[in-house]
This record gives sequence, structure tokens and C-alpha cells, in this order.
Amino acid sequence: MRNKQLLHTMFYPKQFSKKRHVIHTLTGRFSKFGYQQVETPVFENYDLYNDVQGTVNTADMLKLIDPSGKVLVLRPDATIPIARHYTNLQEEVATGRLSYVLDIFRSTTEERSRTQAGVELFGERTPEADAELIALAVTSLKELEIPSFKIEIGHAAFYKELLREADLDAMQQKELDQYIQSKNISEIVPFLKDLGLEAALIEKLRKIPMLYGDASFVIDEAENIISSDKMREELDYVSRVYQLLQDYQVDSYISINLGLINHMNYYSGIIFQGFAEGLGQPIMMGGRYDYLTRSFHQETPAIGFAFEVDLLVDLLPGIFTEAEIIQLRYEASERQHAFQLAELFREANQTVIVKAFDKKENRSDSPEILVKSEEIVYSKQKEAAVFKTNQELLDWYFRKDVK
Ligand SMILES: N[C@@H](Cc1c[nH]c[nH+]1)C(=O)O
Repeated sequence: MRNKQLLHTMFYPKQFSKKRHVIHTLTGRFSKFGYQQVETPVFENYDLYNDVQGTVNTADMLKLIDPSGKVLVLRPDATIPIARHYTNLQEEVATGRLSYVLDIFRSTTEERSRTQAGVELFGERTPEADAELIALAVTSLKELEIPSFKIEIGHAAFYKELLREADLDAMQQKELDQYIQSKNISEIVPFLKDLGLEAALIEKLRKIPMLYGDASFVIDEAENIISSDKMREELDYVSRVYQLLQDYQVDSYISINLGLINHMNYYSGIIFQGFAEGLGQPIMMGGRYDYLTRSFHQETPAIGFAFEVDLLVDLLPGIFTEAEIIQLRYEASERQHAFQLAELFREANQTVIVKAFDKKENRSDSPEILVKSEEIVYSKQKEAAVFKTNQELLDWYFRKDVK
């Protein structure tokens, strides 16, 4: 319910200053891990998304037509255009690490646009790369002081591998995904029985939603349903990533969820999502997508994630204390003097609003400076001080450490 108001609340300066803080903290952290920020166009050719396998549902994209009749879409995803640009510009990005803060447009969300802050790492297919990203996500949320959060790690191919044995059509698979995602165990068995699947396979699929929780428990339990070398490899991979996360000392934030499903089907390996207490939808989602760049005639392994910035803003505790605003007023003859004094304060990183003097009393909590021809008067609530020169006032103001 509160998410409905997001777009409107961002209109309030106090709320927006939280958003700026979230973006500043995230971009700072991304850059400390070596990720370089980029931007992609808001308008993309519809074909880019239509041709790429495993993307946002085309029905969910916001489309428009340019004067030449070409169909464009408002950027419905950041990973796809960044992957495409990366394939052309690799030499420019020796580290393979890119980050972004971009608005994403999809008709599935109430407000139609939301801000994502994310990273993409190209060119590495190792558990170390996966753990680096997950550790980056955890430390970002810690730095933001998001009160209570968890990262769930799954594998896009583990359950899909079992599904291959079931040979379901797209509709059936979608229905099963929903049961698994909502952990609706009571529906799964009758549904699979109706489809005529073998009892042993039903038994394995039924267990998928329960493969959730503490890493050692889930990995032990998952051993029982492994039915191919591929599943074994995938489970070992998850376990290896988890061990690395222990060395990053972020494992207390991690749960394993082998029933985790992401509807963005470009994922090919580890997938993960972040959840905050009391919020049903993920605040972060990501995963490994080693084959997406095939659509751009290359094969570069890659992994990335994106935070939902507006949700994070909503989760931040308290209201931010804004920088104090100095109200600087002047008598008519002192206009030039006042503009000059305001600039001196601004050069010292203070916020100043300048206005001609009027007789109204200063009722706000913010300080007021009145520039008169013979003196400069500083006042704040009950406090007042008088100065002869700009320098005297500045020396006093900064020594006083008004902040
Ligand atoms: N683009 C994905 C998140 C992601 C970034 N990188 C990899 N995955 C999303 O919007 O859900």
C-alpha cells in the first residue's frame, strides 16, 4: 500500500533528499568495488528487446512511435542495453565492471517507472565473481542501515533441470513456477499427478519449495533430489559461493532458496534476491546471465544485480536532517554587499537564500542574517549577534560551529 504513494512522496523535498542519499551511498560503494558508472538511452528500439531471448514480456513494455513510424520502447531493463553496449566497448572497460542508476519503465508496476541502481560484471565465470557481487549487495545495504534484510540465493538451472525430465509445456511450467514461488505445497502434488508424472519425479519436485533456509541444511537436503551431473555441479557451485560469502563475513545475511524463481529468463546460473522485513517484494534482484550476449553475436559470461531505489528510500528509518538554510536579507542600499556575503557562505558550503528585507519577523528555526548599511545582524530563535564586517561574521559563524 505504501508503494502506491512512492511517485508522489518523491515530490517532497525531504523524501527526495533520502533518495539522493540512497543513490549517493550506493554509487559510492559500487565505485569503491571498481564499478564505473554508465548511462543508456531512455528510448530504445523495440527490436532490441523483441530479438533478445529471455527479456521483459513485450506486453509489459511502454511503447511509442517516432515521427518516421519506428516503434520505440521506454527502457524496460538496464541489463540488456548495458550488455549490448559492453560487447561493442569492451576495450574501454578493462575491469569489466559497470554500474548505473537508471529509471526503468514497465507497465506492470503501478507507477510505471522506478529507479534502479545496479552493477554488471562481464568476462568472469567464477564463484569468486558471484560472491563479490553478493558481498557488494550486502555491504551496500549495511552501509545504508536498512534495518532488517536477507539475501536469498538460488540457481536458475537447478529446478529447471528437474523440469526437463517432466517435459511440461509453457503454461504448465508457469503454473508450477507459481506454486513453487508461493510455496504452495498442497497444490503441487495433485497438479503434477494430473499431468501423469512419475511418482519419483513428483516426489523430487514437491521438495523444491522446501529447499529453503540455512545453507548447510538446504545443501544436505538437496543432495537427495539430485538426478544428474549437471544438478550436482550446480549445487556444488552454490555451496562454493556460500563458502566465499563466509570469508566475506556476510553469511549471516544469506539464505539458500533453491525454489527461487526470477521471471527474467536470461538467467543461467546463480540467482539472488534481497528482502527486507515487512516488504513482500524484493528490494534487489540479480543473477548470472552467461548467454545473453549471444544475442549480440558474442559470448561473454556476466553477472549483475539491481536495487529498487524507491523501495530502499521507503525503508530508511527516520527523516533526514537537512542542511540548515540561512535566510539572508538586506536593506535596499546593501544589495551588492548581501550578494557578496551570500557567496562567501556558499563557498564555505552553506545554503543561503537571499531576499530583500521585509518587516516580517523570523519565525522559523533557521538563522537569519540582516545586512544593514551600518552593521550585519545575525539572529536565530532567541540568539542574536551584531558584526561590523563580513569577515567578523564569518569567523564567528564558523568558529561557533553552528551545525
Ligand atoms: N535487470 C534485472 C536485474 C539484474 C541486473 N543484472 C542482472 N540482473 C531486473 O531488472 O530484474
